[in-house]
Amino acid sequence: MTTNTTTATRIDGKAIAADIRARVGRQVHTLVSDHGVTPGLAVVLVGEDSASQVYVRNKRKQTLEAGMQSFEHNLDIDTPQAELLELIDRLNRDPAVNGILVQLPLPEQISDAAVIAAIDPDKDVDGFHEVNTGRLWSGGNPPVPCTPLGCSLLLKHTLDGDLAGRHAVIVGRSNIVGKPLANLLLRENCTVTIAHSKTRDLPAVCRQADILVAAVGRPKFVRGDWIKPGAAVIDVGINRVDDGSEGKRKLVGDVAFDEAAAVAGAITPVPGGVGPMTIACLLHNTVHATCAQKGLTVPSGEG
Ligand SMILES: Nc1nc(=O)c2c([nH]1)NC[C@@H]1CN(c3ccc(C(=O)N[C@@H](CCC(=O)O)C(=O)O)cc3)C=[N+]21
Repeated sequence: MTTNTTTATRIDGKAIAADIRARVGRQVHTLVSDHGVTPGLAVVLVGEDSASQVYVRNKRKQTLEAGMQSFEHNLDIDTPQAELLELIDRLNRDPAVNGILVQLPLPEQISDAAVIAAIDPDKDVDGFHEVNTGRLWSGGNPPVPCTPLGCSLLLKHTLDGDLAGRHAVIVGRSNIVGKPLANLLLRENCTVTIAHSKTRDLPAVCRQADILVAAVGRPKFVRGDWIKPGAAVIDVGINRVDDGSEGKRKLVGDVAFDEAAAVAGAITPVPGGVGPMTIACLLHNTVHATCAQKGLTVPSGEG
């Protein structure tokens, strides 16, 4: 007898992200040919965190593939805050730069909040500036943080746009994922619960979820028996762990994938789930920011 207990559909974030990037590429093509505008994205990395460098490399490659300009600034780990703020000021005033992303977390001598506050909200393609979070929670249409935007697009794709009335449980309350995602799912008329490390009987809360999102940063934290049969599971975790063979490292999510896939209706893998969507949404946000800055309508990008 073969034992294949997997029932869940694998949500192919890699393929969905590739479709989004192709559309962005067509939008950029229209902006260049009809308006002489090439969107530019500046990425600032402070220090040499090796995991961060993988994202920065992927971002650069995909930015260029979409036909945009990529401006990279690699600063020394000891860079004083004032120097970073000066760079941001220059990028804010540079007309070739339409989007600015400062990779987080920053080294301890630099305040994340001070840096985010210094970015021109119109160029804030991460959607982290208070003006943009305020607009999001007031029902406006600002740039939305890329990872939660990617999660909501994966869910709409998986559930055929039919999110209304479903109970979404988000485990994690960060400004980067949990809080903005709660807003996006509320807009889709989900009933939203934000759970976290102090939640009582977290497994029981998770078992109520039609949509379960894990964004806690702890490898395989969410177990199979926390999942309601048939639920859609989105795994935001990107944890590098020992794979048991000679110090090699592999990527695992915040969900124990094999256990969860035996119960869930659909689930994102790690890698190949949320990660590629984050970058695709960054490129999407950069096109939208560019058009807003130039007073242009966003091209449809239909093929
Ligand atoms: N200001 C800021 N904005 C961010 O959006 C931001 C940040 N700082 N700091 C770091 C985190 C992390 N992040 C990822 C993006 C893509 C992948 C990604 O493409 N992952 C691939 C695999 C990559 C690999 O193999 O290492 C995947 O999951 O399939 C991962 C992680 C964006 N972040």
